[in-house]
Amino acid sequence: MEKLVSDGLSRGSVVPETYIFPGEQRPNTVRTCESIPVVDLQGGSEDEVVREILKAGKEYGFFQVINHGIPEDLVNDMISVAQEFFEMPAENKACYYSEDPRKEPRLFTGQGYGKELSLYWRDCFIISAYPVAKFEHLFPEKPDNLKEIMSKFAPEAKGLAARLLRLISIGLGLEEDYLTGNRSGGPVKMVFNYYPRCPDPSLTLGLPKHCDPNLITLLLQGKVSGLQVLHDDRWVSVDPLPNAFVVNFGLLFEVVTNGLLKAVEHRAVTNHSLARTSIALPIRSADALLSKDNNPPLYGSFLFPEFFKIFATKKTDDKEIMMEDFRIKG
Ligand SMILES: O=C(O)CCC(=O)C(=O)O
Ligand SMILES: [Fe+2]
Repeated sequence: MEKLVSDGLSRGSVVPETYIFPGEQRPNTVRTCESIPVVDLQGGSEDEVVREILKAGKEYGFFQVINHGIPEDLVNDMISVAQEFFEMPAENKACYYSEDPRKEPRLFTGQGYGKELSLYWRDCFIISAYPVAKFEHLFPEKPDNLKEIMSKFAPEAKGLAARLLRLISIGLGLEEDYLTGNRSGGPVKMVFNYYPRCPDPSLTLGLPKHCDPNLITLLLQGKVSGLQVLHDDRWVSVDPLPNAFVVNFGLLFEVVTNGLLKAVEHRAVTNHSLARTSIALPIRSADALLSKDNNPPLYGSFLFPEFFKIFATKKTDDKEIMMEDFRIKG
């Protein structure tokens, strides 16, 4: 358990060698004069909201969604209790710690990819959360109210994901339930990320540059900034907004839309004075998906489990290399 960043390293005053990223990957300049688009779900007619989502998706691959209807107290409680989970004494978390990716729920840390294998300044807890009735027996008993808050939060978040997928389907000219139902209706996991305070954020990364393999990801990032999105070859910081979810398109969505809505690279930087907790909800697909435009197909057809198996073995942050096995070579 001393392996967890939250259980020791963050209390030290130097960054251990294994966590130092090579120079070219370290966080450097960030564009602060710009931010990713904000979509107000109550800010106009359905057509207007659909247009804004599609525009944000095409330009940035990311947007923040506000006025989504999930109560602010519930969202704040979810982040706070997730942070409390990581900040519990080691003995309360030990039963979840595992280095076996098949174990669930699972608490783990470090882990690197890329040739250099620098370790991430992040602890992570992954748990299936929805449908609640199927998984609640796995929800941690401690902190005391975690079970209750997760049980309320997971269906709300799943509902928001379904609402967004419906709007996106409309925007793409598909039937409105094209992306919901069987195509995204499987169980939903919650990924709790914890980035403890770091003695020198200029040397470390909580998460290095990556694309998500999902259809879409919903992310709560609490009040501490740290998420950065690659836009026009520069990193843009995603400023936390009260009661907002960050939404981004994953690699699977890029395939489904034949490259129209792109999976954009992002990363998480660390913070010198504050720990940061984020919660990701990867919305995946249980079904085969086919793109429906008139352009020549860029990708072959495949089932999600097949895609994810290959994705998980690719030790790279390079999107082109990651997708090469799925691309139709012309
Ligand atoms: O913590 C964050 O802001 C980013 C998390 C993320 O990118 C992920 O979980 O895939
Ligand atoms: Fe991500």
